Amino acid sequence: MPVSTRSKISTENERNPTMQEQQRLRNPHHGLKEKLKTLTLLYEQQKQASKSLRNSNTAMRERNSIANPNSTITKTFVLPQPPSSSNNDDDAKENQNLIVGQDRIVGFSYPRKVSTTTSAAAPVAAVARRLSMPAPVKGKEEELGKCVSRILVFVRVRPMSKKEIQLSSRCCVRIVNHRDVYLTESANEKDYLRLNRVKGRHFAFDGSFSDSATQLQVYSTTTLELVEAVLQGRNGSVFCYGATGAGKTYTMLGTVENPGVMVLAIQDLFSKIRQRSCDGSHVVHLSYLEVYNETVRDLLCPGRPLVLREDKQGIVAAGLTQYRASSADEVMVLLQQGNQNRTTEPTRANETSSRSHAILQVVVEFRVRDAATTDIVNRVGKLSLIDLAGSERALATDQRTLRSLEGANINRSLLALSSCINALVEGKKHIPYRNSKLTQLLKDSLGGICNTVMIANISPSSLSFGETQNTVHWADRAKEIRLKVSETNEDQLPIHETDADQAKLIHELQKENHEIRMQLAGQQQKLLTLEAQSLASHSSTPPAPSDAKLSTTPTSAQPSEKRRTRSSFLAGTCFTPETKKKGVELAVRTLQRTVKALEAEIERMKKDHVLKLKQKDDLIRELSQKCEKQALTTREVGKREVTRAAGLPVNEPNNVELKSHRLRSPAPTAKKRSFWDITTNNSPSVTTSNGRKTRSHVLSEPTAPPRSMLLQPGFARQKANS
Ligand SMILES: Nc1ncnc2c1ncn2[C@@H]1O[C@H](COP(=O)(O)OP(=O)(O)OP(=O)(O)O)[C@@H](O)[C@H]1O
Repeated sequence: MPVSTRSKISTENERNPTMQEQQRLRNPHHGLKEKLKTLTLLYEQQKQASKSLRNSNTAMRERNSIANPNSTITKTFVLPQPPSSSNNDDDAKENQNLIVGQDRIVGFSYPRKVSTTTSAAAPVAAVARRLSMPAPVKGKEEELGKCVSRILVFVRVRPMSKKEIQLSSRCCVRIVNHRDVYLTESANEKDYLRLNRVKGRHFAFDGSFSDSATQLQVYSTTTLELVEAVLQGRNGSVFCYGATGAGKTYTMLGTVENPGVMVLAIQDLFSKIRQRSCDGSHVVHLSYLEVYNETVRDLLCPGRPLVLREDKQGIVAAGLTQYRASSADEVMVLLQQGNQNRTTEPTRANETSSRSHAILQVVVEFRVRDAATTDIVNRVGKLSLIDLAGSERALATDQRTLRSLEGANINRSLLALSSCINALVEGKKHIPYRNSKLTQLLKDSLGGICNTVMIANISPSSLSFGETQNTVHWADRAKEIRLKVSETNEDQLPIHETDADQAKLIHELQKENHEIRMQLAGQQQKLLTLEAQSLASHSSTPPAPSDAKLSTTPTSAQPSEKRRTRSSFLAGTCFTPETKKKGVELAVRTLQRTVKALEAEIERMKKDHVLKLKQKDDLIRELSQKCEKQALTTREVGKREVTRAAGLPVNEPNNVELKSHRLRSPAPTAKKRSFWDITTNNSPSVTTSNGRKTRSHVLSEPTAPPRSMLLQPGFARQKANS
């Protein structure tokens, strides 16, 4: 408890007067020292007491705020401690209280109490949970049957740059509650007129990120749900807007150590696809373009400027290469390649300033079974990730250089963007999309059926206050843009349940995916088919199955006109260097296989031919031998007959031989008689020497068999049997 130091000292003196006297003589400051010591002790005690009191008060207030969440709606805000990297020079204003009206700061007061706002250290995940996809906005449109949503707008403050710190600039941005943004225009100390007229402004967004927010936090709060929606067949776009050097490219692309939204979205997309489809039914196509000085250029395949055209799918860049990507790594390579082709130049505000607007578009195409109709439907989701070039102030001293021309074009397109935002907010019928290439390309994201997220990047430095204020103003305006709720893009494919139909579908899908390869191989295959057919007709054999297959392939490769949807349109123009190479390899392999099959066929036919010729030769040889034998026998019989007629003795064994020969010979029928059969004349019967009656057989000379008969298939067998 507080004790009077004066009384303490006097009691001491009374108790020991001589000692006190002695001490005073020795050291005249002794009393003062003692007094100081006691005072310090007292001060420490008081400090401890007030600290414990403050703690208990805070705990009580927190309990109250949980019980009554509306208690946070207070008109007096105390700004939280500035971020570690922010400038500490403005300590005097650090505890300024902003008296807030409905949405804007209307004045200032100085604090007497300790802050009651939510701790700035609350996890960003809580914000992410709070921010779901835009709920449909009730209003006129809903009455008309149209469901509308709005653009989600986030603000991200980058840390102070070294240059800004060196120039001793102050921090003019405060983020509160991961949602509110306070801008304080700090007057120059020497500007005495404005010193007392320091203005402050308050804005509330769907989410705000301080300079300490990580890339992952930004991604998970802004884009994660869009990726999910794309995998359900919806369109989504994210674009970064802000002044030059405000951190747009850092947010979108990031660095190797801290990858940005584009990289994280691609990685997430592929990991989600992997989880969903084991059969690889998802097809991902990728395109990357830039708008530089009002010309559209392909970043993945640089060449001539592209022309924008409007068709059923919206605005498309004619001739833009659509690469098919099968993994996140493949996309990273393409992204890197595209960024190398992107126009960047050092400017006053940024060492690596992007001088163009870059749009990375990822199209995911897949087939799913509709839960309601059980039909298989084709769905397409499109994600556009846009890194805009930064607006910049043109100084009067600026020369008409390329940089200033670029700057003017950037500003013009951003101005066109703001006019579109204005027209959309005001609900005008005509939206001036055609004023610039950028707005034409953003038409889908701003006024179409799309889930759109805008990230406004700002610098905390008071040196960039004007740009920051401008960015935040447009971001605030963009919040009011109403969009149609993104529906799933799907084509109905009435496919039935049978396995055969499913197999047909798989086959059709494969055909669609390999259309370009088939086109490459088609011409050569046609030639080979013709060759094979001519060979087959020469050899007069029925066409081999391989030939039949060849002849049907080019027709089956023709895309079905009936099923030509957006998907097939994409498949027709998509290829990656990898797939292109694979396609050529496949075509070569197919050709080699075909040539091999043809060679084997020719070889087989040759062998057949040789075998047949050999068989014919054998047959002829055999026949001629038989004929000779027959002729010999006939001559013998003739001789014997003559001998018998002359009354000379006949050699019996010969008769026996003849008899046996006759018995062995098959009874020739009229029809089946062949040229080698013994010709039976209707000659009168002759009585043999043993008294038996027999017909006299006159064996005619054997004639050569006709060639056509020799070629008869059963000829050799019949002959052998006989
Ligand atoms: N959140 C951040 N954390 C750390 N560094 C950042 C952050 N944001 C931006 N930077 C740094 O600030 C500098 C400028 O950023 P960046 O190039 O992304 O600006 P920009 O808005 O894209 O500019 P421009 O429009 O001229 O291309 C870079 O060096 C970048 O690394």
